[in-house]
Amino acid sequence: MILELDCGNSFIKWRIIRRIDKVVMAGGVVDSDKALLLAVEKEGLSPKWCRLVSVRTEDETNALVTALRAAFSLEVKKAGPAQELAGVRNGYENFERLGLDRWLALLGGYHLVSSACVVIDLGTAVTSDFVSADGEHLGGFICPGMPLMRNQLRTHTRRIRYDDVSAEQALSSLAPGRATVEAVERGCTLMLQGFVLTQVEQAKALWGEDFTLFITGGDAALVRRVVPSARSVPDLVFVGLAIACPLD
Ligand SMILES: Nc1ncnc2c1ncn2[C@@H]1O[C@H](COP(=O)(O)OP(=O)(O)O)[C@@H](O)[C@H]1O
Ligand SMILES: CC(C)(COP(=O)(O)O)[C@@H](O)C(=O)NCCC(=O)O
Ligand SMILES: [K+]
Repeated sequence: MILELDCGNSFIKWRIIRRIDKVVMAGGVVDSDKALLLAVEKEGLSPKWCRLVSVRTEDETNALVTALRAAFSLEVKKAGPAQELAGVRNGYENFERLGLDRWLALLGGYHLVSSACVVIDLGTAVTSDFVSADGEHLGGFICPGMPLMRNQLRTHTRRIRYDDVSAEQALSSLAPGRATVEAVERGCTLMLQGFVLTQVEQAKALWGEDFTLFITGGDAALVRRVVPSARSVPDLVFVGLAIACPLD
């Protein structure tokens, strides 16, 4: 069994796959190291290997690795930066600076289509990356995701206050809001949708209709309806993780 982890700024996405045929045996989303250890332990699958990607600090990531080794005595591989891998060339001037989750997601996207693609990952931040048909990563964009936009409004204004349950209910439609929670949740959702449409425009300017748009990340569902032709691949980072951290 292999434990796979995608440690984002807000959540750790985890899953356990069977080594021999890569079948997913268990998985989930947790908000702390402790919750991860509990969730994995509960499955009773005793993974022998772990591969992970983290955009957290070195210290935070090392603490997690130490805890995992102590709890399950497994071998851990961490994804690292690369200038070139699996036919893709990192487009950053300083390739080590490109977020590793972005790198893996775009490796995953290019691996799936072997042609031009745009990879949009909607998490704490929203990121977009462009890869040409011959594997050249052209760069990308970073902007605040739903949790950051929402929290900035809550933190820096005096009268925007609401709870998470009403936030979920507010998204039943995108009509002009008649309450603060609706106005904010729908407004921020429309910002995300607008951003995604600008990415489609840039891709069309580059490649006409010859590209695939991938969407992934915890908030991908918020933009799906404005890009019905997009491929929604929730585990795209894990596709790239298998490429960056092969176990054989
Ligand atoms: N099962 C889930 N657990 C946690 N967050 C979720 C879940 N499904 C959707 N989300 C949304 O996903 C967002 C976080 O996305 P994620 O890709 O996990 O971020 P990050 O990689 O930055 O930690 C949150 O805004 C949250 O509302
Ligand atoms: C842009 C990110 C914060 C996205 O993180 P996430 O929303 O997935 O938690 C992360 O990829 C990161 O820290 N990148 C380093 C900066 C860069 O890619 O240029
Ligand atoms: K992201």
